[in-house]
Amino acid sequence: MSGRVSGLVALVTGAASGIGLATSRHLLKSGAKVGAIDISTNLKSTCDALGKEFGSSNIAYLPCDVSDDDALKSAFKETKEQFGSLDIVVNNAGIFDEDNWGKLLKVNLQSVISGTYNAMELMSPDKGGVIVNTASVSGLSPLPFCPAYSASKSGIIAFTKAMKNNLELRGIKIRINSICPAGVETAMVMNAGKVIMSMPQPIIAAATASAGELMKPEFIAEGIMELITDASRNGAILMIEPDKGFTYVE
Ligand SMILES: NC(=O)C1=CN([C@@H]2O[C@H](COP(=O)(O)OP(=O)(O)OC[C@H]3O[C@@H](n4cnc5c(N)ncnc54)[C@H](O)[C@@H]3O)[C@@H](O)[C@H]2O)C=CC1
Ligand SMILES: CCCCC/C=C\C=C\C(=O)C/C=C\C/C=C\CCCC(=O)O
Repeated sequence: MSGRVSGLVALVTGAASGIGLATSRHLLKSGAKVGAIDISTNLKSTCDALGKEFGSSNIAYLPCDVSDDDALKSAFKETKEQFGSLDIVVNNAGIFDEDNWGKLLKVNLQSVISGTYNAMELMSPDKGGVIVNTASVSGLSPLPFCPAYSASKSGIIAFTKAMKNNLELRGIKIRINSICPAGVETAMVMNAGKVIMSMPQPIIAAATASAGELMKPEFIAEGIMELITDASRNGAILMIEPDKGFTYVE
């Protein structure tokens, strides 16, 4: 799968808000059909609004907790059943909740791994497909104010790199890439700000020191689209920062 996404079928997790919503909009605007997965009650109104703008037959409303493997598998199957194929998967849903680190690992890392295996099962062996996993700069340079979150994102990067080689060695025509943004202006960051301010003072100071200008979710969606459409990108880790823009890292 390469080049244009028009007529292709995509699935996006965390589609009700932030980066997932911006990516779903980008895909729909480019002519793809989108299976929109999220746990949020906002998903219905989001899908209704996207349906009005891009055509209700182009968006599938799939409420689902990505940390529930069976529910996630059903939502993947539903997308293929509704639209006839599965070509693009963006494993993007995530939470920032150090106090509930067990849940965090399930949502941020386990769901990316199970989403990748679901994609491998459902994508066409002939046509192939492309997977993009949302990590973070914290997966490249772990941050002291979010150790479990950083570990989940490092795990996504390691999994993406290893799975790229696994797929290649097995001759499976699926590309897999990961995106690593710094701070993005979304609900996650707005909520995390309050939590960080209740941490010990030296941690607050470290967090404040690493906080840069926040990027728009649409800018990150452009990076995800680049990883989807550029057929030369496989096993790519794309870091996105406000000052430096897009940088591919080893
Ligand atoms: N905002 C930021 O600064 C950055 C965010 N990221 C990552 O980007 C991804 C998207 O986050 P944002 O758009 O920033 O946040 P967001 O909070 O706006 O969107 C996250 C979406 O995931 C959904 N979600 C959470 N738990 C879920 C579950 N169990 N099942 C299904 N859906 C669930 C939420 O309902 C929400 O709609 C996350 O993986 C996050 O870690 C990465 C780097 C920077
Ligand atoms: C200080 C406010 C940080 C709020 C953090 C909340 C969620 C962040 C999720 C991320 O994945 C992003 C992680 C860190 C972003 C903040 C700054 C990193 C800048 C470092 C860099 O550009 O290299």
